[in-house]
Amino acid sequence: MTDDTGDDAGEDSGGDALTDDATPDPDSSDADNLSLDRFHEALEAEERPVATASEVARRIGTTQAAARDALAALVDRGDVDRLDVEADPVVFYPRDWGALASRERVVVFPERREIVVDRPTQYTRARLSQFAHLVDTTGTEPGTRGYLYRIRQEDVWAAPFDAADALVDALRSVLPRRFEHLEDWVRDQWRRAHRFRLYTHADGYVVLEAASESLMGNVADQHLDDDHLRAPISDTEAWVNEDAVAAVKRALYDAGYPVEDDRDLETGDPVEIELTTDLRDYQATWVETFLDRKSGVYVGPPGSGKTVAAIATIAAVGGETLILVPSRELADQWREELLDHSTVDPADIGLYHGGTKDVRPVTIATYQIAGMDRHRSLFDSREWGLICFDEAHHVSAPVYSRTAELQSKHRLGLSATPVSETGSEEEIYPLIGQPIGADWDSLFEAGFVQEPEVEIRYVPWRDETARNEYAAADGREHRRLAAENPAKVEEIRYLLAAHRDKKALVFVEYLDHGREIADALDAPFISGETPHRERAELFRRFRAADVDAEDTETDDLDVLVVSRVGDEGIDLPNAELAVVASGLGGSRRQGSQRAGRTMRPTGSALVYVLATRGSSEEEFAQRQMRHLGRKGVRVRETNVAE
Ligand SMILES: Nc1ncnc2c1ncn2[C@@H]1O[C@H](COP(=O)(O)OP(=O)(O)OP(=O)(O)O)[C@@H](O)[C@H]1O
Repeated sequence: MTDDTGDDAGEDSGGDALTDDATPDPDSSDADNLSLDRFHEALEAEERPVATASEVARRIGTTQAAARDALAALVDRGDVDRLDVEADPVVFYPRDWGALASRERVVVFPERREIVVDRPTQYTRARLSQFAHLVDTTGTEPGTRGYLYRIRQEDVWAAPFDAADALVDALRSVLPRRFEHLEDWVRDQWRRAHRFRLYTHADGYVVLEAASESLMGNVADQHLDDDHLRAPISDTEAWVNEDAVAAVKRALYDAGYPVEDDRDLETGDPVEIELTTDLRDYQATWVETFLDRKSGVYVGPPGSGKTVAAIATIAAVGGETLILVPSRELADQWREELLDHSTVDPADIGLYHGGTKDVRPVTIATYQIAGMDRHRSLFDSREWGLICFDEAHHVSAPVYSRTAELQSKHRLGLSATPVSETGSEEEIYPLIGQPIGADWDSLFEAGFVQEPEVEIRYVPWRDETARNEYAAADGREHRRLAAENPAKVEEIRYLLAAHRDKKALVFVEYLDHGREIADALDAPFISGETPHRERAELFRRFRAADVDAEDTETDDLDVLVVSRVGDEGIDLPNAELAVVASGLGGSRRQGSQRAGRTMRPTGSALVYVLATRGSSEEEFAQRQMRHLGRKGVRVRETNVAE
């Protein structure tokens, strides 16, 4: 059953009979036809919590007398109450209002392949995330929100089902009724993702198999050339050039035929590693799905447990592993996490970056060094069984091309924000693997990720001079002047004073501005220019500070001012307060990363975003925060008094 929703109503808009089987079965009594659920649907169609017998009769397509008898039966069963109102006819309402109020409603727009769900249950959200992606949410409090899901072809291609029927059954299990047209489209897309397969021939070479002769003829020959295929084996099989596997996958993916990859992948020399931390359900699902597909990208908000799930995956694949990370700090973090969450022998972990060049059974390297030709040996020096790309949205072009040659390995990506301005998800998925994720709301509700509260604070210009200087400036200067609005320093001081009990990170866009704020707050400023050793020491002192303890060590730090270097992946687990003083002009992804830095399972996560009122920062701030809002993050807005 669906109801009207504005100008473009889903099928079966309000006013018509409730469902295809509205005309009751003449053989059975009307009471059987009127279940409590259908009474709820009648109320929803009426868009009221109560209804008269005649209104219910119209909705279920029966006579008023029959409806009255059926309602009387529900009253006898104790599910429904009646209200004798003198002036009005008797009205009926569900005894359990809560059931009506919290009832999930699903509205389907088959032409747009969109599904709007009001107050979805955890089951519905988990199901939908298997074959659709969350586009937007409305409302503020969890559990009272509207969710807009859309089914793209990529979502169907990545759906973890072994047969189209299983996928369609999952679809039907969450929709109010069948939508033939939508089901046909889903079946067609599912078939497209199972028309080509790569497998390893008994003699060890790679074979591309098409589901039919015409597919091999029309599609493969049209999109593949001699560099890709060595020779035909039959009307539906061809011998693939081992070095062109990635190119074959890329070409067919772009042609709308994602390839199933059933090749025997190398697992490298065995490495004995056991996980010592119990996985959460969603993490266990991530790992199971990965092992089934042999590649994939764990997508989840910062702090949701991707790294621990990756360590579980390393242990499960059980082979030598190369881990690629965006920065040296993260390489050190990874080493700590590996030692914290598994039985790996410290001697088996090698770090490979500017500082040290150790290749061991588990090697952690930076993208930067992995992309350098002179370090090419890093990839070839071992029969890696698993390549892990942390912050996969970060993979640089040189590393991509290198990755293309590593198709014979299990490939795992980790990303909090695969949606990137550069659209690199087109690269991430064919080269590393399909997204494996849980929607952020279910993670928030499960309590594994503390939902950050984000507040945009519109800061006025300090004085007319500052305002006029901005007005007279040109484009680029605009951004810098708005970012460095002197009134922001006072605002930061105020916010830090209001949260003395929280350790705080202050993000800035410009180095000079960072130094100015750091001086004003008497706090260290960390930027790309800060030597690694000094950076690691400052982070250590920041982590060590326990603002609640009386006798904090003199050198503990509870405020750090950081430039972009603080954005990506440096794990500051106990930053409970973030003030984004500037840098709103960054990409949408940075917004999520910055807010995400405080999305730690520990402590309340508060993010203040300062935007100079009447400047381009206002619009940037609102756009970035709308993006976070769509991820289910609560966003407030406040005007700071002049
Ligand atoms: N299954 C688990 N049991 C207990 N603690 C866990 C589990 N999974 C993750 N954690 C803890 O939650 C915190 C975040 O986990 P993790 O670093 O894996 O998240 P993440 O998604 O990789 O974060 P980021 O995106 O910042 O790298 C860590 O302190 C980790 O120890």
